[in-house]
Amino acid sequence: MGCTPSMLLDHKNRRDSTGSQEAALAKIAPTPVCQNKAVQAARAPRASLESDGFSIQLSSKKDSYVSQMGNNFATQLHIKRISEKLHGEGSSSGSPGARAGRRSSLALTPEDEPLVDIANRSPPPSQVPSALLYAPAEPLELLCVFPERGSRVCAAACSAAARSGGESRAVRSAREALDAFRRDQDAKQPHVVVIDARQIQLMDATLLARAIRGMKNTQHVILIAVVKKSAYLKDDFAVLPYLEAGFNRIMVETLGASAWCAEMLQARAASATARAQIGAVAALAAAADRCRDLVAVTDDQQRILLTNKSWCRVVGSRLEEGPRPLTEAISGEALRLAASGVREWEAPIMLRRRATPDSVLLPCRGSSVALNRSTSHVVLVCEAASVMEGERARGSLHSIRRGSLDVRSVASDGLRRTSLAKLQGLPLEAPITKVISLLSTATEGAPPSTVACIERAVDMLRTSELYSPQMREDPKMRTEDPIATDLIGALLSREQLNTNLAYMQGTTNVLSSRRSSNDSTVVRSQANRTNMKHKTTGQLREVLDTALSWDFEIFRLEDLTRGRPLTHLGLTLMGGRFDVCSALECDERTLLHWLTIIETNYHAVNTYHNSTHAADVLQAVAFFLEKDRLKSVLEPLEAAAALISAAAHDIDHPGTSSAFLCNSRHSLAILYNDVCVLESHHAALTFKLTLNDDRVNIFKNLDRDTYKNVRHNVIDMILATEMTKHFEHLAKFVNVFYARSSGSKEDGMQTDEPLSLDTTALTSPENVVLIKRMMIKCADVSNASRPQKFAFEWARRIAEEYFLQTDEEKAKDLPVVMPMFDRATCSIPRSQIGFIDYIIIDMMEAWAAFIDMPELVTHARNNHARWRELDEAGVTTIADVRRAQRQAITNTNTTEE
Ligand SMILES: Nc1ncnc2c1ncn2[C@@H]1O[C@@H]2COP(=O)(O)O[C@H]2[C@H]1O
Repeated sequence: MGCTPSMLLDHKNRRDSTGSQEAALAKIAPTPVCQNKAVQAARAPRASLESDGFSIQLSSKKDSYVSQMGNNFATQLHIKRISEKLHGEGSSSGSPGARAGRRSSLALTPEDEPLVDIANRSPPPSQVPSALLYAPAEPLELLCVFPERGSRVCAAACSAAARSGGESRAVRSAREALDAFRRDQDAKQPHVVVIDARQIQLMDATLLARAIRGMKNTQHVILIAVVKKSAYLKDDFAVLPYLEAGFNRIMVETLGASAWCAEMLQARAASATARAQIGAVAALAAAADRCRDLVAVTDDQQRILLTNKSWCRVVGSRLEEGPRPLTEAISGEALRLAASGVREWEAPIMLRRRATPDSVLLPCRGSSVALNRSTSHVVLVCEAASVMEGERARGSLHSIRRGSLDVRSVASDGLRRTSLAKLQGLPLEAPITKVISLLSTATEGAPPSTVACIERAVDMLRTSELYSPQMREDPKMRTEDPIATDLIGALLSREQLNTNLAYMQGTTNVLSSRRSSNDSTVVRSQANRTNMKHKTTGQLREVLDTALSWDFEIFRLEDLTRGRPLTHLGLTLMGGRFDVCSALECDERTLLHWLTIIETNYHAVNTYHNSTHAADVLQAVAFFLEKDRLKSVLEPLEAAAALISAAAHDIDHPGTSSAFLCNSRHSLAILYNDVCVLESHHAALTFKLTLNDDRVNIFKNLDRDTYKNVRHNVIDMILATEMTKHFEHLAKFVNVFYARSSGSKEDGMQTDEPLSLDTTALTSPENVVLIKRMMIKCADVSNASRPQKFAFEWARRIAEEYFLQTDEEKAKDLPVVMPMFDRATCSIPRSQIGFIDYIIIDMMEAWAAFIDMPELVTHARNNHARWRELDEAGVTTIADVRRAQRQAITNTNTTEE
């Protein structure tokens, strides 16, 4: 709750604690005509009555076992006075004059009042809504704190609690007593605490009472101090220290069962009443807090006790500020009326803002609240809608902006309000709701720059597309380059799918896309499939021996295996180095069959998305898995799942993008509802092929749970290669594993500050998921971070595949997903510069630091520089790039000779 109801409850105590309570007493008591007439009018008649009653009680029961104390300041005041009267001494002064003064205060009668027409102005006693004060009968929960082992007084109190239908617990130390009030304790919170105050050397009871009162939500707890009879009967026995420490009652030590029973019943009733009252105040404070209008409650001295969130937002104050003069916050006619005691009034109010020199003029309604004839509180309500209008007129976006928007929408839409209310009644709260509410709370009383920053962040959090990238305005990046924009847009955005203006009937089978016409290639791959055996020639062995180096000769492997690199590399890495067969409890033959069927289902006709790409990604994942960081985090089964995912992650890729499949109404797009079409297909087909035939089923020996776990891992990693989620995965990874050093820009926007690696979160399972996703993502696009000759060949291959898609889109009159990727006009260097700038660098920097592999970034930067050189040299086409590369190699060779 944002309001501070505790201040409403004890403001009278606080008032006097500004000086000492005694001093306040001395100030009020001897004054025949009280400065505050309202207080005096309320207090005087009751004072004499109650004090008389109390004195009778004291004199008649002083020798008896119990002395009772009220819980409010007025009663405390009277106890003090009586106590002083009886003891003949005051803490402020023990002089006869002072005593006389006190007596005259006690003797005040209504006749002493100045003749002011208070009745006409003061409100009649307010109706306290009794329903709010309803206190359900609860069994008593008693806590006894007696340091002495086997205390008989303690036993008497506990048995009295049991007799009155309650439960009791006995503890021996203050620490145990305080533990009983901690929220995480299973046991119920005590309603009544009986504290042994007889032996200060064993335990300081007043200290403990203060500590209990210092804890949250203990206002309703009844604290009873047990004192020695001998001490209590002494003339100098002082009640006040107990009151000040927070005790409600004093009990003289006794073993008498009926005395304790009576005490328990009274304590239970007092506790129930206190709980009901505090609950009611808390509920009303919560209501004020949720109110859009600006609400403030003052005491009878025109000091603000409580303000709601809307008030704080406009004024720039904090909720928990303690009582403060109303004159500091407002001016104008309302100030005069608030002090006048007039029951209901309406007047303009000038609200002073803290952060800015300006004030806000608002219509305000005031009303006085009283429990008897005199005002106890004044409630001020200012219209929030007027703040909004004022802000609009001034054209400023101050901190009220959020509140005023809410006002507008809620006010204009009653229906929405009802449904919101219904929603709020549901036991649902998403983490994002909590985050937004925490941030909103943090704005209270914060400096304007922080408020602006937080509001901006909250606005962003309110959008549903938290991880959707927005092109950054970065002068270092070539945002003006249409080729880069085209490529990145196609990779990251789903919007393109909506440009389905024209369509042609899609193909029914992925495998029957344009490349299937390339019969010769298909025949070749099928021939290879039937003859597949893991035989390695000398050259092949040589290449495979370097399977764990970053400049692994992937294209040489492609040549040597005649387009079957995946099976060979898979056997070497999965069957050999990583011993996937042990992790999966399968034999090597099954793994061979599995690799074969997976490789067969890649399209050899694709220039980029073929089994060489799969082998390349597999090799990158294997390389990453060798890094210490990953070795320490991933289990063998997780490593196996990562290798399986890498090998299969693009299976049956048609050589066209998901956007193309959606635009062409392909059966896969229909099947997967245009969402993650290709990745869903890759994952699903992997399992379909694997489970279809026992001879290839590498999972067949896994128990149900392990299989489920591996399957979950594989699916998650394959789906993570979906590029529309690129920034989501990257941002989550960076958020978890990197901490930004302090001193970020004031507006909270992105800075060039270095991020520092924070590996404290390494072991949590949900964070390990982020690592695995990042690993396969980086492997998937690692071609741009490979040594130049590989990176350039991959760039040529992907460009060729894009060109073919554009050709097909044009031929079939489909929307062209990447119009810039037209073989006649496209600049390969520029596309690569954009790809490295937008996709590669940030991700590789984060990953390289995480696994300690700086060469990932070095290669990416070198490649970027070389592409730039080529761009500046006017190189654009694939043929030009090839020529320039050949020339570069020749030049290097010549120089070496
Ligand atoms: N060197 C590159 N240049 C441009 N785009 C690339 C490059 N490497 C990978 N990509 C794209 O990044 C995507 C990653 O997921 P896919 O393998 O499905 O498809 C890939 C390509 O579309």
